[in-house]
Amino acid sequence: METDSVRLESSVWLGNKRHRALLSGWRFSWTELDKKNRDKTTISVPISEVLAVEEGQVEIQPQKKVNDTDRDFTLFYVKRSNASGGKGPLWSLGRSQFSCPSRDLRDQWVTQLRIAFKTHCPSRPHRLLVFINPYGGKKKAKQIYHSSVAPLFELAGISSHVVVTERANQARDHILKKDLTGFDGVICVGGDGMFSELLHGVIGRTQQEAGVSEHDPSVMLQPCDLHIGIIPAGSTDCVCFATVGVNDPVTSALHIIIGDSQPLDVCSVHHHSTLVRYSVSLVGYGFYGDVLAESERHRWMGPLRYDYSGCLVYLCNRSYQGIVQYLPADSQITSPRDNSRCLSGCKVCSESTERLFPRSESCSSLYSRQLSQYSIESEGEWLSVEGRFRCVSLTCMSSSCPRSPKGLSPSAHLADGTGDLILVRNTHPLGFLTYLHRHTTTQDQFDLPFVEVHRVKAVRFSFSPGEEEDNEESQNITAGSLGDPEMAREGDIESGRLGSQQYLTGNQRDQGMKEEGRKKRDYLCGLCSSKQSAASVWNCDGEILPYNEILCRVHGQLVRLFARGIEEDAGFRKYREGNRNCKGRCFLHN
Ligand SMILES: CCCCCCCCCCCCC/C=C/[C@@H](O)[C@H](COP(=O)(O)O)NC(=O)CCCCCCCCCCCCCCC
Ligand SMILES: Nc1ncnc2c1ncn2[C@@H]1O[C@H](COP(=O)(O)OP(=O)(O)O)[C@@H](O)[C@H]1O
Ligand SMILES: [Ca+2]
Repeated sequence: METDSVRLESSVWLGNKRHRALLSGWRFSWTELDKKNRDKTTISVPISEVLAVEEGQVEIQPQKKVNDTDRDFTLFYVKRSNASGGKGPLWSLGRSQFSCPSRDLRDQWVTQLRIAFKTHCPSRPHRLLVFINPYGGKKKAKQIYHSSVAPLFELAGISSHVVVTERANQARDHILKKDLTGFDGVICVGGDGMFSELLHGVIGRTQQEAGVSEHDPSVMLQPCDLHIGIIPAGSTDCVCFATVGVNDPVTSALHIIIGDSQPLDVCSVHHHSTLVRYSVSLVGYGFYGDVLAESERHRWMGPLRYDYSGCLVYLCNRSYQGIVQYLPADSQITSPRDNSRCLSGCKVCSESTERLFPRSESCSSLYSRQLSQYSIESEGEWLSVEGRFRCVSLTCMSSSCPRSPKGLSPSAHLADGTGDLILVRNTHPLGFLTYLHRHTTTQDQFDLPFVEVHRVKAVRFSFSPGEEEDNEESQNITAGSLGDPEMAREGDIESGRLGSQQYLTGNQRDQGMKEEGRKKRDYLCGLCSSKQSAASVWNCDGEILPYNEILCRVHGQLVRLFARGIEEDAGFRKYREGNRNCKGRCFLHN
């Protein structure tokens, strides 16, 4: 039972209206009173969502202004935006100015409120390491951070060390190598690619410190304590959208400030006995691999490059031969087609915590289990599917994003220790278009005869014997015809996807655009000509993998984000669904 240690009640004024303010049960509420002292409306804020209490009349936007009157105090808190009648996941900064009958009472309110949120919210971050990718998305990351996020951090008393990146993988290397003492979390201002850098840094560092080999697919990786925060400023912003419910910098900053914590499943991708990368959203072969490879040529378009490349690749009508093996998840309780949604406080995910990290197991036996001869083969029976596929996708979460608000697998869970494997077999172009289009409607994208979906713990992809050689070769042909021929080489794992030189200057861009126009026709023919012989490439959270034959394993709740999952009530859901034809952007803040 919670101790109700802090309690205070008094009458206060908000503007010219008299209220009764009450701090009790870790909530602060104020009730408007009418002339006969009867209660009118009440606003109640949980202490866990109070950001700061300041003396006087204080404003922080557009810039900080303090009018230090001695009977006033200003409360800053999380306010849920009321989108068309329903309360959705979009948050903003709430601010209320209270006038007390005396200075003494004002001081009591300020002291008691501060004590309340300090004692009740011990997991709030105090010091953060922030990485800004100035080139991500629409290239507005610096502006977003300085105008919308930094003032909130300052208000909440969070000190931040900011690094504006100058090259790809700088953030990852910083986390892997530099002293991180004193930091309560790492934050990226950018897209899924920047998040991926932080993910690799945090997981890699935790394993180094624990002496665990990341290369062995059967090893139990050490869960990471350092929290990751995402301020969305990228192109797809899938990880932010799927863990918060909206891609809005202020909402994300508020989740960081109040120290929300959302565990997340992570998939490790291996080639033979080598770790290739980690993924949280999409490991995709075929369509999504081709779209990514193609989109790299059009980076100058910004976020639109994916739609443009998606259309080009769709017109190529490709499919690819392969063998997909998978290890089904144990659970008979959940299924990718059970129509459930992983929302904030998800029961399936919290019950998984016990299964993934049994409390009865002592630390030493957990450690010896990590080092013992655990084998991925002994986890159950592998099933196999061979054929020609339009796409093969594995996702550890729904992968919802503004382009597809319900995502690749709408009923996937953020932290249940499983992933969803989606196999889309070769079909006629209209069938595949129907599949893609259903990502943007309420219709079930799995209810199509050429689509199957499985909840899995691991996946292996290979070619039929005799096909490997052709496909290793054709991988280069594919990458060559879709984008930079260098792209699919092994060394790229270390050098990263983007050298800064790959962001084009204005002149280069104009020249590029003219060239694009001239060559468009020939190019489309060239793009599609390797249709039957070529292999595709794997898209791993927006990175092209240098290998086609891979093994993926899901690690339950390996990292933690400053988020709480999607908060959605029925009103908001109705609003969202009513607007589903507006390409998903309509209910977003920005
Ligand atoms: C007809 C409408 C079709 C809409 C289909 C939407 C499916 C969207 C699923 C998105 C899954 C996203 C998984 C996340 C991936 C990101 O990690 C990753 C990196 O993001 P970053 O650049 O921000 O760092 N992003 C991606 O790899 C981008 C994948 C996006 C694929 C979108 C494809 C749009 C396709 C449009 C096809 C239209 C065909 C129309 C023909 C007439
Ligand atoms: N200063 C930089 N120069 C070039 N590339 C960078 C830089 N900082 C980060 N990157 C890389 O840019 C890629 C894309 O960044 P991201 O922020 O995800 O934007 P987007 O969503 O538009 O792809 C990431 O893979 C990241 O490694
Ligand atoms: Ca999952």
